[in-house]
Amino acid sequence: MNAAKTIMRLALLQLKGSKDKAANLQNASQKIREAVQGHKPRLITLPECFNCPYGTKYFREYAETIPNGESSQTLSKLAKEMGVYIVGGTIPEMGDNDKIYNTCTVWSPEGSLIAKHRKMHLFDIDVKGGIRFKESETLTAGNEFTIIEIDGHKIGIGICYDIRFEEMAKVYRNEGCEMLIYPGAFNMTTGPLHWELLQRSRANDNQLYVVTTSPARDETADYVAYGHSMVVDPWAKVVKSAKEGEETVVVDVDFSLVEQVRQQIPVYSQRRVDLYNTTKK
Ligand SMILES: O=C(O)CCC(=O)C(=O)O
Repeated sequence: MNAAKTIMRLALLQLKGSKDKAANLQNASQKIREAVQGHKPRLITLPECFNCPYGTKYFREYAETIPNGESSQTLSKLAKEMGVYIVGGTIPEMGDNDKIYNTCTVWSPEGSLIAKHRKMHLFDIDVKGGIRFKESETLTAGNEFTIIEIDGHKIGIGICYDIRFEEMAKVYRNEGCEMLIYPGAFNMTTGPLHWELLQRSRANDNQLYVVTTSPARDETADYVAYGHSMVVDPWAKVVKSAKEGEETVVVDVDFSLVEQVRQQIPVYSQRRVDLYNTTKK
């Protein structure tokens, strides 16, 4: 294993999507090239459903196999051409037995698929006077945790609604993760209420970086995304946040902060697991 490098530059691409898949891929490609040319990041992150509109009626139509589909091939080629890691947001994945998943692919600078995370918790909610959404109408949940390792740092992957589940983040913490990345598309009901709160909560609970990447807001879309892609540090401070429009957020993450926070406020080793073990019934 490489000696861990302390600083990692991230570029979060908050992209404006549309119903035109070719245009979405073209826009993502252009923004990836611009980010690399302008900022030389080690890792680029894309939004949830970056190649399609977010909505259960669209998932089947836009679904592709991984890694042979055109969205995967586009990201693979770009990662290789630009020599960068890409956490490729999500796309609807056509799996076996006609099952569709909401899936994040991760690409190495050599263009290889190094991980694939299928959203574990499907977004099924009904907020009176706010929003009703039922991903389970068309999607199947994934059953596997996904940890990648870049420059000696373990990073756990989740997708949007997954961020609400502290137990999942704790599993990643137990496995030694120093960062969690969630492509996500909160909305105008839950975004203002919970988007930043959840990121700061997961960062604070687990003393690690939390990174989210949302689509840009489009008031004309069926589902209006909140935007505000952000990076939160292990103190639970917001390091940088996008507004609602199309934007690239560049942050130099300093992994030495993870250990500093864990030493100064050692809650992990102070847990009274002799008294409570929340994984047991
Ligand atoms: O949890 C929320 O409020 C939003 C979740 C969501 O939009 C998603 O899982 O795609």
